[in-house]
This record gives sequence, C-alpha cells and structure tokens, in this order.
Amino acid sequence: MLHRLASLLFELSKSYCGVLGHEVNSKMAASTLRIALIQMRVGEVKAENVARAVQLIKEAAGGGAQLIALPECFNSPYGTSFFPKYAEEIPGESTDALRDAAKKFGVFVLGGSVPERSGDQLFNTCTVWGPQGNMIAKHRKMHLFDINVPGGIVFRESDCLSPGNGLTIFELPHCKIGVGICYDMRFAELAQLYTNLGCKVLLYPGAFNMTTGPAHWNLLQRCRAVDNQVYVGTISPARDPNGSYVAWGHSSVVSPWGEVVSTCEDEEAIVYADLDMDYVEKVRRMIPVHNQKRKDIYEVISKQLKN
Ligand SMILES: NC(=O)CCC(=O)C(=O)O
Repeated sequence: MLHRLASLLFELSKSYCGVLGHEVNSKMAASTLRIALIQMRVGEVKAENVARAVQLIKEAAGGGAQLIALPECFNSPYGTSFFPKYAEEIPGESTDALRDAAKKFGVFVLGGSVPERSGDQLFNTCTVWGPQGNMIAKHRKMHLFDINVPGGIVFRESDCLSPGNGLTIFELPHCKIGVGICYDMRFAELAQLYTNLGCKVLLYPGAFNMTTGPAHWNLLQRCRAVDNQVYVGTISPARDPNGSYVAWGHSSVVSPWGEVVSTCEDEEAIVYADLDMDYVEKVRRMIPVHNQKRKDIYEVISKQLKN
C-alpha cells in the first residue's frame, strides 16, 4: 500500500527523458531543480569536443535546465595514451569555455572531467561553474580505475594519473550536491559521507565500458540512491563503437526511491530531470534509516577488526 502510494507520488512528480530538441515544461516549484545530462559524442579533436559541449549546454539551457552536466573526459578520448596529450592546467582552454558558457547562458555547469596537468602530475578533474562565471568546485577523481577482468577489460589509470584526496560538495539554492567521477561511484563510503554532510543529490560523470556497464552501471547508481535516499545522476559519453574505449552510455537519473526517472540509450542525447527536494524529505520520512543506524554496534565491531 505504502509502496503503491509512493509510486503514485513518484509518477506525479516524475521527470522525463528528452532527446535533442525536446520541448520541456517550464512550470516548476521552487524546491525543484531541473538538471540536464549531456551524453555527447567525444572524438579525437579537442576543439570540436569543446565546441560541441558548448553547443549542447546552450541547447539544455534553452530547455530550462538550471544545472547542466557533461561526461567524464568530455574534451578527450578516454584512455591513458590520450591523457598526457590532452591534459591542460586549470584554468585552461577547455575549462575557460565552460566558464564562458555558464556565464553566457546563466546556468550552473558541471564540467564532466578533463585530464588536468598540475606540475608534473596528471589528474582526472571535474570543475563546476556558476552563472557568474565563477568556479564553485573542483573534484579530482579519488579512486583510480585499475581493473583486470580477463576476457573483458584491463585498464590502469594509475599508469599516468594521480588520485585526488578530497571530497567535493557545492551548494545551489535547492540543495547540496556531492561529486564523484566514474569509478568513485563504486565506493559506498564516499556517497555515505556526502549524505552525512547534507547532500541530497550525487552526480557522477563517468564512462563505464561494454563489460562493466551492462553489469554494474545502473545497479551501482540505484544502490547509491537507495542507500542514501538521494537523487543520483550519471553522465556518460555517447557510444562510439569504433573508438579505442567503447562507452556504455545510458546516462540516467535515479530517484531516492531507487527508480530510474530519466534515461537514454547509447546515442548522443540530453537527459532532463526535475529533482524534487520535497520528495527526498518524503522518502526519508517514510523509511527513516538515517535515524535507525546501529552505530553503537558498527563502531564496536570496527574497533575489534582494527585490533
Ligand atoms: N572511467 C572509469 O572510471 C570507468 C569505471 C568502470 O568502468 C567501472 O566498471 O567501474
């Protein structure tokens, strides 16, 4: 009964997926944040990638989005052989274009990520820009993507990247938002810390692949959403079947109830969603797990495990 009621409420407040050029409803409550996830094609020409990102930000702003998010490595193909060549300092040409777009279109822009050069180190870094053209956050990917799935995929970001060492939260009038990059989504502890610090939305620009994507992309996103009772957005590049790294796509928004509210397939698309902060509170009231944690027990056992 409760579930049916929640589903009904969810249906009423539901967002939608818009492909390029889709019309949107501009009536929104103050507690509602319209976001747009830009699942864009990324090729080998950096200037074309950046220009495409700006063009799609313009389109999403025209669709009423207040916060527009790009995918991981929006200016560069995803691969350790590309990172040194495409890396830039921040600020640099790619992030300057994001700054200018945020200001010109009067929106918040979460700039996916770029390979960042800082001294003799490289990072996988997300910048977030406000409508005044101010950088309001910068997140360096904390968990590097080093995996070995025989017959599937071998990848070692740590061959050329260094990890970031900090959490990244930015605040909009509607809510606080926590940022992770791709592989960061696998780490439940990070999402839980963001939630404990007051976030109601988590955003993960990412580029899962054809082995782990179908197995885990949506599953992980729904886990993070239900565990923490937050909205979770994932933003992938569009799939290029001939690319050296084939991205899974399926950029999506999942609600705090764990339902996929907006999504797409693997093609270039803009995924819109209206995030309702009252709905986050409602889900948290209905199932108040945050007040029901048995930290007394967890802490005792954790201490025992350390000794
Ligand atoms: N870019 C990444 O971090 C990829 C992560 C991934 O595919 C995974 O399975 O995790």
